[in-house]
Amino acid sequence: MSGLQRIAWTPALPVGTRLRHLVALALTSGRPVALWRLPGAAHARLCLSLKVDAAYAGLPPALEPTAPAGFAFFPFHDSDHNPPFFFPADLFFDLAQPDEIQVSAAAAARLPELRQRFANLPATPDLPWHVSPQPAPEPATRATYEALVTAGVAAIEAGTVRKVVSSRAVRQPLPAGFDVLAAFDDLQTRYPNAFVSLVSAPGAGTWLGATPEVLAEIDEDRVFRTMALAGTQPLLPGLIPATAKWAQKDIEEHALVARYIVNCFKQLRLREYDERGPRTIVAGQMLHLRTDFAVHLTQVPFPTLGTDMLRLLHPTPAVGGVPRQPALDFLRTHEGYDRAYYAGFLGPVNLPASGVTQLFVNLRCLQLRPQEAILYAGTGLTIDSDPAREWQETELKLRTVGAILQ
Ligand SMILES: C=C(O[C@H]1C=CC=C(C(=O)O)[C@@H]1O)C(=O)O
Repeated sequence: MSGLQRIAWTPALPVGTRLRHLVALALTSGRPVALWRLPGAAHARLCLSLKVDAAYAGLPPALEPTAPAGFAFFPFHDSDHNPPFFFPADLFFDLAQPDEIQVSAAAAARLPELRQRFANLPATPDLPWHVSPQPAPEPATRATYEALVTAGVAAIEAGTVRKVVSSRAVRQPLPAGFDVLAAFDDLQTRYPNAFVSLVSAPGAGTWLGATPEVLAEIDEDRVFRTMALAGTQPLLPGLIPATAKWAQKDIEEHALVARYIVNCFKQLRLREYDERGPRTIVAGQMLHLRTDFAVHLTQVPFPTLGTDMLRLLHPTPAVGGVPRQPALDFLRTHEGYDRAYYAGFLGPVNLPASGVTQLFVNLRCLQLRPQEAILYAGTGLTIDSDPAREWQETELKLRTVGAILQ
């Protein structure tokens, strides 16, 4: 239940400064911040939570309209190092309606104090972004990454797995004067069709990204959606997406994800789903193959379908592999670094209205540290994978979020 109350709010500050000051209010008191812009939307939204402890979650969130409203931030593997979060929505600010805030009953009770703290902030407040307590990963050299791909292909040849998605991290110094909120704006401008996010939380650090991949979505019309997104080629000048040709490797890599989703529906004994695709889509400087799935929740007797599917889907073979457990075991043994929140999922649940949820796979993302950014990218391996090409594909994917560090 969103359960939020609208409050008129007109501080004598430009809209961007209102946002910056709300973020400062949370960060200077050690609280989490989630800021996001939905694909195709013109304005970003912000969710703040009053209680830091309330943000730790166990299972993936429930998506029913009666479930709590907030922002989910889940790691690839949940562990003590990378706790799953659900930030309850105590304060919600939609930049499309900058003259109001929406508050929970808990925040409404503390409104005079919050207003006072807001008014006392300096004109240019400090933004003490959270820093992950985990050590920064050691970046893989080209030789190490290609050896990982070779090991992945060997595991496929041996029949241990059919597909596995290997990945790597890269460390890059932050440019002088790097401003995190300006970088978020830059991502919004560059990638109007991506889900652009900035999450900062104690224990998780600060993450920025622009992902093309929906994990689980429920819209105002009670339609559940998910997608298979896999298969990549560079968007070369003159290439028309609709007539792009795809290699057998990409077709197989994609089909394994689509089949996995169909199997999740089958496990729930749901037959009434709509499947469209695969189609070629543009994401940054790349093309991907995408198949869309939809279920009209009003037409099927599955009131908890969104929650059940979310729990079955993550991690999909677009970031893990098939069969799921052997692929995850392979990654744990061979990948050689901690993915943390890369390839996890994130997004608003029952926000801004109950019944509306948009969760995305955390791809094309980076983690911010005081002096540097850690960027992440992966590639789906099949029996036909070539190590040099897979390295090139990670280079290409790193450019999406890397663009803001130039
Ligand atoms: C794992 C990533 O992308 C996934 C999503 C789309 C295409 C993919 C691929 O072709 O390998 C990956 O499955 C990433 O961006 O780090």
